[in-house]
Amino acid sequence: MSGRPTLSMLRQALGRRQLGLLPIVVALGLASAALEGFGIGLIIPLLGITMGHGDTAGMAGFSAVLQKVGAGLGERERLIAIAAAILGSILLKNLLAFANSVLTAHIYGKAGQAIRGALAGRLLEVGYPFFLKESPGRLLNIISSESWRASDAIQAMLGSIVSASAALILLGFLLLLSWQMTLLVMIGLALVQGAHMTLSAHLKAPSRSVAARNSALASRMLHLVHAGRLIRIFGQEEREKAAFETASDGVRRAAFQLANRQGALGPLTEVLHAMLFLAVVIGAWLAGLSFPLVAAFLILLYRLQPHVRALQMTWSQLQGLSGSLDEVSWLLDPTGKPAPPQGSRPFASLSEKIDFQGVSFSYANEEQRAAVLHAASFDIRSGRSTALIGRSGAGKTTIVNLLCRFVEPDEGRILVDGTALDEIDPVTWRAHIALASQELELVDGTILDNITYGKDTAGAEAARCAAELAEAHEFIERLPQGYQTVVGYRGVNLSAGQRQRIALARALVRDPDILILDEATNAVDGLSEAAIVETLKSRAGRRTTIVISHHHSTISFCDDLVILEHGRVKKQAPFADLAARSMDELYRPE
Ligand SMILES: Nc1ncnc2c1ncn2[C@@H]1O[C@H](COP(=O)(O)OP(=O)(O)OP(=O)(O)O)[C@@H](O)[C@H]1O
Repeated sequence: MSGRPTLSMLRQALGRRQLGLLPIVVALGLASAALEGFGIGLIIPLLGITMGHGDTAGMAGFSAVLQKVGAGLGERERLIAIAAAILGSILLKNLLAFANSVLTAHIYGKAGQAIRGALAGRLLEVGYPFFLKESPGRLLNIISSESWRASDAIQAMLGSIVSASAALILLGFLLLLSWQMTLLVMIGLALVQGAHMTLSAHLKAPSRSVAARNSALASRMLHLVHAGRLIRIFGQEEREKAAFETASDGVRRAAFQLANRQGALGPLTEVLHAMLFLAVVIGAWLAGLSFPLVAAFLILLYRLQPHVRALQMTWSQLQGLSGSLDEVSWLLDPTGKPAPPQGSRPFASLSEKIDFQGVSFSYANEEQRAAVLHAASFDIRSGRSTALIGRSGAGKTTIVNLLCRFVEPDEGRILVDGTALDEIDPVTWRAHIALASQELELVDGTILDNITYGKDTAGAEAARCAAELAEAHEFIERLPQGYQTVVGYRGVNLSAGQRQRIALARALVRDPDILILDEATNAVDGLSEAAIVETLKSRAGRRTTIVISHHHSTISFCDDLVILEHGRVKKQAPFADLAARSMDELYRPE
């Protein structure tokens, strides 16, 4: 485990309220162990009566005190009273143990929930470039699997509090019975613990390996789920199966290695504890201690050993879970992760223009650092429609990413009515933008859910109006469930063109100041697209619109044209000046 971050992660997961419950867990653990020790101690007078060892020979201190319990009573009544006291203490001890298990289960559940909530919070909070860099398989694995193992670590730790309390109290009782024998026990336990810790240290590496291989397997699983059609059409089933088997076997091997090492620890500690137990028996015999005292001591020791073993096993379990804890801590830790966009100036509306001034940008992943935009300068004027065109890979979507503040410029500035975009509060800025893009999928829910996704207050009527503008209303009405049709994961139940029209309606329902259409209608049939363009044309002037498309017809209603070439602005001109040229002519290098 990577020490501090993991501990602080666990503290965070437990939260103040659950942390406040820990003293109760400790108190319950201590009380039930004290009751157990007391009950076992009463075996001394019980055996004393039944075996005729009534005197305190070979006893001192606490054992001698116990030997005299109920000394004023007749032998028969004393026996019954002691037996009843033993039973009472066992009953009460188990009641407390039950209360403790309910409490720890409650804390465990809450902590697990808190960890999952914190992970989801981190994913929602972190800057978007994080998702460009990190493997979705790794992230999925952390949320779906490693988070559970992290909660298991918390459960193990809670269990260890109970075991530690019990061990402490039982050791105290042993000490009261015979300090010499207890010293022997402590030395023995220290030796066992030393051996155990040395071996547990070897669990960390296989644990990390299990976590890494689980991430790789999760990536393969995601691929199988997402690429169903691709795999089938190219006949890659065998290859995918082999790749999956390899990843799955990797997990099996790593888990097997971890389980083997972990599995060896249990039997080994049991053997060491048995050796210790026998050493104590022989030691007691050599020291000539009284039989009832030795019997009580050994029963106490016998009861102590499982708690000590449990503590040791918790330690090794935590080492075995260290890979999972590391993964969860890594995701929760904000250090080294892209920060969300900053800025505090509220944005009310666009009155003049958005001005790109010498903006350069490159996607900062290790494999591909080449600049995508080179000192790009152009402006997008308020209330007008601007077409952003250029050949594939020219940097059009990157400009949208910069505008929406998914990424930030490396150099240059983006000014909004003269204010630097990075000073503007991203929440209020995005509230004025609506984006329809081929990369923004539908969510699993009804068509109505999807259209109103970006505007909670929009009702059925607003959704219908937006659908009409997006040429979607007609086909939605023809569906048996209409607006209540469930679109399925990523909208699989609909055609690509239908998905696009719903995505367009989702953008339009926000009635945004700034509407961005990034290849938003490229899958829509010509007639529908023409109707959409007509609508956009008729509403031009009401808002600022940015249109990215490779189709002349889609951009035909625009006022301005920005042509990009290999990340550079080749030309900015009124569209009317260049309207007669075909797309190929517009793209052609000058
Ligand atoms: N996440 C990313 N990481 C690294 N490079 C990227 C990433 N996204 C895009 N690029 C690169 O940035 C360049 C511009 O991509 P962008 O998506 O902006 O182009 P585009 O003009 O929108 O293309 P298209 O018309 O094909 O959609 C391309 O060379 C692309 O390879």
